Amino acid sequence: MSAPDVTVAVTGAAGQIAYSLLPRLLDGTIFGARVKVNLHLLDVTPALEALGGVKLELEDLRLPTLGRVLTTDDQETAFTGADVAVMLGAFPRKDGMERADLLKKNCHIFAEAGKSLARVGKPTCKVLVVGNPANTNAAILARNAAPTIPAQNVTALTRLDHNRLNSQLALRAGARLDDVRHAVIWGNHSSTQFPDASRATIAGTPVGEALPSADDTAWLRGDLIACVQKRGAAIIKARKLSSAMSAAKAISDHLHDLLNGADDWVSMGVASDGSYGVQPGLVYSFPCACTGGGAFQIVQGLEIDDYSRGMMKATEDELAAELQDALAAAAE
Ligand SMILES: NC(=O)c1ccc[n+]([C@@H]2O[C@H](COP(=O)([O-])OP(=O)(O)OC[C@H]3O[C@@H](n4cnc5c(N)ncnc54)[C@H](O)[C@@H]3O)[C@@H](O)[C@H]2O)c1
Ligand SMILES: O=C(O)CC[C@H](O)C(=O)O
Repeated sequence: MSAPDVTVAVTGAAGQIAYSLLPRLLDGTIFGARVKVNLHLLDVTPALEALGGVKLELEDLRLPTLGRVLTTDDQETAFTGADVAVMLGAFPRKDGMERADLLKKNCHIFAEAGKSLARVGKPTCKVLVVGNPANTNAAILARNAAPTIPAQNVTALTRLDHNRLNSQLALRAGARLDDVRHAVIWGNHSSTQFPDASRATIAGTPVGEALPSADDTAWLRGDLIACVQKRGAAIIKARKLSSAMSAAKAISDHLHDLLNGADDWVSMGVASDGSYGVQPGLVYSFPCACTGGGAFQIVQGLEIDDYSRGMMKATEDELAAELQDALAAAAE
């Protein structure tokens, strides 16, 4: 019996993240080695020639998982029949650009995408927003995609921040990455995010015992947080381009865990249901338990000390302000 196929829409498919992501969508890790992946690749009209070249390369990969490849500049064509939509299509921040400039430029794209999904999307479609500002773009998309697409089907990528935090902890402890658990990101995919290692364990040992020196304690609340918060900016400064290889890996991890389940908490930007006092309507990164098939729960019952409460509130306040600005800009 042949395995069912899956259809994945990728917007901004001629861009740099897509170039690293597309082979990952076909390597069997996310959808299974025997599942054919149909690709609906969307980009703006001037990028269609380059997108045609991407299609040629996809064929040249000679991967048995490659199904039908459609290239288009029409959103509704791209979203029709999609089981998963990966929203990369947006302008990335360049060195010297503020996030506010990005918000004004990109929020219309996500409002329009939401409207298209509301018209032609499958109600089961899982939408992952990557284009920045990712959380707020996801909130705008979700508002416009309702009621066809339920808000819990729309997530924003904070897995790159999660991976950055976990990698830094493993490097500091000289541990294997698989041994680091329960380190998570709260809030916005921005420099106000709260990379929280307070509940992390390393090979089953609480992080405070695994990293016991006074230097380590200072690092956990100081340089570690700053490093993860500012990592995206550091990459833009060095590459003059925003992260792409690591973003594609994080997208692959996010989709894998959302669709197949995960044995550790993962960080995802999800519609707040008021958990931990976070304002509903915001897309906020929480520790999430993924159980497969797109289902997840926000991890409940974690004790929040005063320091953490302050960090969580600061990033919530930024998200609330961003959403107001985006709603105002989208209405212009
Ligand atoms: N959330 C994260 O962790 C994270 C990490 C890295 C990058 N990003 C963001 O992802 C986005 C994509 O990054 P990139 O490096 O691939 O950028 P890129 O400029 O290389 O590619 C973006 C592509 O989107 C296309 N595009 C622009 N407007 C579009 C529209 N309306 N519809 C369809 N396509 C459109 C462009 O033509 C381009 O091909 C950026 O916003 C970037 O800031 C997010
Ligand atoms: O624009 C930014 O500040 C971040 C770019 C990208 O989202 C990243 O985290 O690497």
